[in-house]
Amino acid sequence: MPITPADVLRALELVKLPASGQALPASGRLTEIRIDGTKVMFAIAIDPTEARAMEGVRAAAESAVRGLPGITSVLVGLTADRPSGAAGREAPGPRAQAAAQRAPGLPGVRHVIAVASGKGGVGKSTTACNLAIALAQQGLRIGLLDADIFGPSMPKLFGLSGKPEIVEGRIMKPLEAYGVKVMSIGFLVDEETPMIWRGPMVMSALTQLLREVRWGELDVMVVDMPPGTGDAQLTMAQHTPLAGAVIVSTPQDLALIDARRGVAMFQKVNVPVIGIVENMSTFSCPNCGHVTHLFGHGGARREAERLGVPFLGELPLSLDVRERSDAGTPVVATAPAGSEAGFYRDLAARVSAALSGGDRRAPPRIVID
Ligand SMILES: Nc1ncnc2c1ncn2[C@@H]1O[C@H](COP(=O)(O)OP(=O)(O)OP(=O)(O)O)[C@@H](O)[C@H]1O
Repeated sequence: MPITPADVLRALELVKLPASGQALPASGRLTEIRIDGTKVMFAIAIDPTEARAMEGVRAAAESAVRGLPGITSVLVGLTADRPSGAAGREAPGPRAQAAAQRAPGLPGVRHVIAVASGKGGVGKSTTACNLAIALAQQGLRIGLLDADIFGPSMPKLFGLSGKPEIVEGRIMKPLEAYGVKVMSIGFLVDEETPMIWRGPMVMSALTQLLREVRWGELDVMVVDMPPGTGDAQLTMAQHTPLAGAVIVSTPQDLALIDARRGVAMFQKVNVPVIGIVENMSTFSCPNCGHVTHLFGHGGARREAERLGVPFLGELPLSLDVRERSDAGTPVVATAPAGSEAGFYRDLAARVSAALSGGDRRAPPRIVID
């Protein structure tokens, strides 16, 4: 018989909260329990200040559910993203609010940057992939976290498949291609399985991909954010220790309005905007070389000027970019002599210059005692 949420709740009766001794299901801290065949996922809502104390509860919940017959994988996250009806109905105190404002840094990782877009399909993931490789080509140690959990594209873009190796406990080893360490939810779930995420789950999945992976020492971690500027993206931007964000847009007016929202979102959570990239800006005919401005052109440059953020360059529509992206052979690595590869190298140079220009949001030092 398939496992139901009621079975999961029964198993969780044995897990008690350390302070009150209350059973976890009665505490009101559980988010919706999702069961997908033999996989179970849920999160436990916490106040950010309780993270360390509640780790034991998370681990106990996971092993209690793993003991249910027929269950092959259990993902339990701690989330400080208070869902309505879950933990902490009281207003958070000033200390909790301050802690929530500042995500803890990642030990060993110097800078974390986001590649984001106000809307889908503008080439954000393509940009993140080629930017990460171009940064690695500069001799930097680079990781790429595919946080676009609604539509993970890094396995395809990097031509990677297979499951990450578990190195100890829950800690996974990232896969590697073109000199970049890559982690994606796409490695963990079947491509055909539609994932339906609720707000708190998004954060717990991201937390796992960010913090339960043996990234090792990295100069830069590039995070491919989910497209858009909704609550999930805002929470992610807030809970990831970001040193800066690159916004990708196409030149159409609608995309630019969304890009403006993207800039505003990062500014709201005090993440510096490294700049805006215009993607698919013009079309150059591969036969005659004639350049067509399909969607108008230069809009992102003007928008960047208007918003007072740097403009990082423009990349035309290119058959080579599309074909190589689809084939898992990114253009910057496999066609380094082309103008597209040159564009990504320039972008990488501007990003590293922005990062070395000042540790404006250097991650706080973590002391583990
Ligand atoms: N400069 C370009 N020229 C031609 N095709 C491009 C270019 N940039 C991206 N593409 C193609 O556009 C499509 C969308 O790109 P991509 O997946 O990177 O967008 P995205 O913004 O990350 O989308 P989503 O957010 O929906 O995942 C892909 O097929 C990609 O190969």
